[in-house]
Amino acid sequence: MNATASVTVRVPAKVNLQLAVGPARGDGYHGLVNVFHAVSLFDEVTVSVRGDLPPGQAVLSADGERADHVARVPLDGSNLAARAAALLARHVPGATGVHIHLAKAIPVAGGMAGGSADAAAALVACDTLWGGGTPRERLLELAADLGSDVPFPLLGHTAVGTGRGERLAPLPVRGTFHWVFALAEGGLSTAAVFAEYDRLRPDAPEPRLDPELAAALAAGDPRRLGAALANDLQPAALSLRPALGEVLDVGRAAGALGAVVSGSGPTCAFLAESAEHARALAEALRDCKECADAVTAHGPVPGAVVR
Ligand SMILES: C[C@@](CO)(OP(=O)(O)O)[C@H](O)COP(=O)(O)OP(=O)(O)OC[C@H]1O[C@@H](n2ccc(N)nc2=O)[C@H](O)[C@@H]1O
Ligand SMILES: Nc1ncnc2c1ncn2[C@@H]1O[C@H](COP(=O)(O)OP(=O)(O)O)[C@@H](O)[C@H]1O
Repeated sequence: MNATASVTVRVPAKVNLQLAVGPARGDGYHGLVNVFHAVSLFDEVTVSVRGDLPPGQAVLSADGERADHVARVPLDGSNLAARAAALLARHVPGATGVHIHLAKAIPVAGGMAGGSADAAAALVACDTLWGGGTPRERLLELAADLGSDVPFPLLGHTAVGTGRGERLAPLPVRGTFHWVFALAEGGLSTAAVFAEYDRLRPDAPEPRLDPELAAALAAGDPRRLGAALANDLQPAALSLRPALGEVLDVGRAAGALGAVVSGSGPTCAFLAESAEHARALAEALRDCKECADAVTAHGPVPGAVVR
């Protein structure tokens, strides 16, 4: 076992630059082309040994600046970070019981994969704490068993996910992009948004990667990228939460290069020309009554790292 008593892992949120959703599959999932982009909004997951608990069992605590979000984090075995510890413990001989502390900055149920990020971080943190030495490829497989979005925060940067989003291939990106994220009161259920998508789009075509989006990323061109941002789940998220339309309009009117709902929402993402432009956009969005807060970030950033 690792000589240190605790391990902290920092892990990024994601925004989806393209989310193309195919028809519902027989297994309850949808085939996707999901372009993930890791941004500089980070959760920190700290694990420490609890010798009084059986291997893989966890007790949890959470804190963060936004008390309303922290209050919605489950602190029982349903937490994705606890499920990650339990799953990994079945594969690592030196596993122990753990205390998992989540320092949350990623919005909860916000379409930025905060729970998935915490699960990825818990895999890395527990493996380090327990001295498991689990190969990265194996961690990616375990991550995919936990959820479609869990493998990506292990890699970070920018990647395209196929299958149900869990099969990843890195995408080349030049430079850094500047973002603003408009946070909403309350979350949206991912399953409910996919169900609304099925209702609105019973005839969905097979998803394809947009070559213009890939070219804009490779060129590091924010104007081209802004024009290419696309999310097939956006009409479904807007149908369930019509006020998001106003938030998108405020960002566009304030000069965003692109405006899109992040994943299943309700967070909205705005692409800026520069860090300064992002700060100005955030100011404009904070004046919109439908926007609970606006935060700036940049991407791409690396995936889960031990601090
Ligand atoms: C939509 C996306 C976009 O990145 O994320 P969020 O924006 O919610 O964070 C993901 O596809 C969410 O991934 P994740 O949150 O891991 O979903 P999972 O736990 O695997 O599945 C939750 C539920 O979402 C639906 N689901 C998820 C993935 C997929 N390819 N097809 C689906 O239909 C299913 O109803 C499933 O039961
Ligand atoms: N570690 C976690 N952090 C946040 N939410 C979690 C966590 N584990 C489980 N959840 C549950 O997962 C749901 C989705 O949360 P999250 O992953 O933040 O959002 P999204 O799927 O929209 O990206 C939450 O409503 C919460 O009930």
